[in-house]
Amino acid sequence: MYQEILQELLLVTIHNPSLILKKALMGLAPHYRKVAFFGFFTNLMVLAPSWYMLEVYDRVIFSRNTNTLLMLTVMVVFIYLIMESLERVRRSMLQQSAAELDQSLNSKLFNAAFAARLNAADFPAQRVFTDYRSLREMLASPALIGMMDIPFILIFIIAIFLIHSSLGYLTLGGLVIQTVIASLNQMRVQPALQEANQHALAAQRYFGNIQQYAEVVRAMGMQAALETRWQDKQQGFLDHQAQASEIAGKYAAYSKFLQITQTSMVLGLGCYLAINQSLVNGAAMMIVASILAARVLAPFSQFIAQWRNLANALQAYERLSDLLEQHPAAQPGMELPAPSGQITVENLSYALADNPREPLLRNMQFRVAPGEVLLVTGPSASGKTTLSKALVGLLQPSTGKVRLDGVDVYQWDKEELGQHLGYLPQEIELLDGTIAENICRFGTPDVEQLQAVIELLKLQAWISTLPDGLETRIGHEGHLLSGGRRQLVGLARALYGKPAIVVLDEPNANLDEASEQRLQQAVYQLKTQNTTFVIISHLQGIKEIADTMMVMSKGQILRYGKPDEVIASLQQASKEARRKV
Ligand SMILES: Nc1ncnc2c1ncn2[C@@H]1O[C@H](COP(=O)(O)OP(=O)(O)OP(=O)(O)O)[C@@H](O)[C@H]1O
Repeated sequence: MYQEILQELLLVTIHNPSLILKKALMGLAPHYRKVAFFGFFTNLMVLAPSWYMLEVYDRVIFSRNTNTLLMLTVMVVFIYLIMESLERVRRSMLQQSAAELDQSLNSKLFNAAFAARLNAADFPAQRVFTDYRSLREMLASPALIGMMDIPFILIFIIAIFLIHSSLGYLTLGGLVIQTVIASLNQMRVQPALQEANQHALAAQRYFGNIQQYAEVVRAMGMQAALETRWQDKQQGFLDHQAQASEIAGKYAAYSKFLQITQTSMVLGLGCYLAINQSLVNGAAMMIVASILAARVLAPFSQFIAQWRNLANALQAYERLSDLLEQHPAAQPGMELPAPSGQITVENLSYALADNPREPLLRNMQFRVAPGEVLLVTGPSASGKTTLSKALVGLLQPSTGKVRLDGVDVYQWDKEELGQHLGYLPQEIELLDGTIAENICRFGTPDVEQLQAVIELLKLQAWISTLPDGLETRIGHEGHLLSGGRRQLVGLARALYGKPAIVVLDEPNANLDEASEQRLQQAVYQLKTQNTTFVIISHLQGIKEIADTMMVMSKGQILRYGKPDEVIASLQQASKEARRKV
């Protein structure tokens, strides 16, 4: 069983080196080989106390020679010093290998966690980093050194057999029982730990969700009710963890009992053999044998005691491995020319993976030419926001494609496409940082473009009233700003750098009349410079500058055409409906 763990963690056998995490771990193999190599010497040196005892017994006790005693003592202390230095080298090698792992995995994990979160809104991204910490700690832990030393117990067993074969068999018997205890421990603790981890994750996720809305929870007195729900989940975790600890504690006690008993049994048998004169150098050898027997079982006791950490590290390893396989780093593709702003939507349908029968978008087909403004309206839940996400390449269509200048937007490298695209989501989604950082998308600021967008949205007057101007921090999700200012900063971020295509989802939801006018003027000005806009809005002013208007209903296009004609057609349909009633 422990070999399986060693195989996974120490890469004794790597079955599929194409796996990203295994490959990264394989890169550490030279370090671990050195740690094992030094281990051979440190384990040999563990025999030093027994050697010292024998020599003292042999050469000093009867001769009463204090010079020899002094010499032997200096020698044994010297051996201990070398041993300690080698142990220190082994520990620093493990630290170094963990630092190398950071270098090769940090960016891959960040990107994979990001991609997984984009695929599933409830993906516990924080757990990725907790998992990595748990794996990293195990890879650099003294427990691992202890486990790597398990093969060296062979040296001690041979030494015991050399003292007397009966002592050797007794030690082997203890080893077999210790292995059985370790196996039973693993079999029984693992499932309880897995359950505990799942409950812990559910509780953590639940708390993460509610703490995002702390204000509304506090204002409307919902805290006690939510706490009860959280307690239920947390209790599941505590119960399973207690169960795992109880089982682990029981087996750790068995193992300790065996180790202590074994030491005395070997001493007792050694004494019996010495009395019967079948042990050379009787009294000293029986003590040496009992010390060595204790060394044989010690790594197993440590292994059982460390089992919970090891099991957690293994589970973390499996989760991280799956994550990295499902979201490998994108290969840098051919750099595409900047889009001119033409959007082509071909037969687009989108359904959630768990509900393919009820698509949120159905067979949508339309085209927006460079410099055109498309206004999208429709009743609530008609699919407008879903369409906006598909247009910026956040959703993989179930059928059909969204193309920008003929290129599939979903496949386009987002870091590259982002330079040509502006997007304002319904929730705005500002990040902790300064106003300038948010507008410049946390990249190197282009001062000219920054000034241009501030002028375009006429933000100078407001920014000059702030204590730190553009360097004012806006807090988590921009909570230090009013709703309207947050929306203006979001708009500035979308329009920064004059992108070829801009998708705005309800851009005026929080704006006052003056700000709405500024938005209209900005759209008009950029349109004349050939920026393509798709705007989800009910704003009258946008209708006036829109080239085309789309009305959506139940994920489909209900009307599409020039705004006047679409409005006239809707009015006509409404009149007819009223007449029928
Ligand atoms: N991730 C999701 N999981 C489940 N349902 C979803 C998801 N995203 C969207 N929907 C559903 O898809 C439908 C369309 O939602 P969407 O947000 O696109 O509508 P909308 O027209 O923008 O609505 P509103 O004007 O109210 O913002 C809704 O019924 C919504 O519940």
